Amino acid sequence: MATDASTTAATALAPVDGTVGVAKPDPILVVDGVQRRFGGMTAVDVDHLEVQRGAITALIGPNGAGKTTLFNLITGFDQANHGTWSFDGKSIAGKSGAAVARSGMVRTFQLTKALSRLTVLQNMLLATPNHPGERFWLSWLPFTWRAHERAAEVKALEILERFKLVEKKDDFAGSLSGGQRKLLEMARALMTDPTMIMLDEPMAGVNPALVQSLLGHVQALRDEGMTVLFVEHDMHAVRHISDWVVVMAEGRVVAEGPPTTVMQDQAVVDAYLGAHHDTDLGDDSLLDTAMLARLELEEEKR
Ligand SMILES: Nc1ncnc2c1ncn2[C@@H]1O[C@H](COP(=O)(O)OP(=O)(O)OP(=O)(O)O)[C@@H](O)[C@H]1O
Repeated sequence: MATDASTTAATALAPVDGTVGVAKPDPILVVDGVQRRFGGMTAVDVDHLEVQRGAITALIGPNGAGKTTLFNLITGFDQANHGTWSFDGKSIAGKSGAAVARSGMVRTFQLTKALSRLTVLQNMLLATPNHPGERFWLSWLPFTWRAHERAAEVKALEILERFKLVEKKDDFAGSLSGGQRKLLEMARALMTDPTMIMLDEPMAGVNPALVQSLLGHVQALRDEGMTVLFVEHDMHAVRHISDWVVVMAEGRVVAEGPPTTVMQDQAVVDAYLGAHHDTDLGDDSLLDTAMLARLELEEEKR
């Protein structure tokens, strides 16, 4: 059954037409004229994109479409050649990853080798913002940071409880299953109390049995008022939880709209067919007769 928040997000977006770059009723993220080139290749070239506050927006597209590069730019982990972007009404263009996170937009990171050798709880505590020990004058007051550490640990355990990882708190993060790692990545991000969370392929490497629970967690974030933007290749997941879908191909946004309509959009089908024929765009969108005939024709030509 649809929750109040999913209904609210869907209702807010219902009157918005699916034109590329269309204005949203309450955008939290606005991207303008962003370009990123690597040598002679333009990896990202987005004219205008708005992300609706309080909604789940999926960013999809074939391999090499520029999704991760756009994520990196927005979250301060790469530098654009051109363009501006603002979060919650304030420009964050050119800001560092740490500054972007402090402004309320956090992204998940895949567990690196180094993080895998830490326990689940240590991973959570590393994500704690504004540790007083980092501030010179407070670092002289051990009781200040001890109180801070205790509060951080209480918070970490609460979040781990929510993600059903609390029993694993002393296990090495590297020993977790694919799905549990994804949960830990999400849990870490929540340590900073974000307004907007950016998830990089939250379903990648996740056992099908855990997918449903992961999707539920993503929806719960939205239902608590957070804005979610996620990059994902699993089209069933995209269809299932997104309020809005943005499609990139060759660095540009080629389509956007509600999941049910956007995945049948010709530009979307073309973008995927151009890159990988075997992509399942979720359920039946590729299964109509015309599309099957087209696939067969392309197959014959190869
Ligand atoms: N640091 C880099 N140096 C050179 N080229 C890069 C760099 N990062 C990305 N690219 C190129 O930019 C293009 C966009 O890559 P990007 O990783 O953003 O695509 P993507 O849509 O996230 O793909 P995938 O779904 O496979 O992760 C690709 O052609 C990629 O090879």
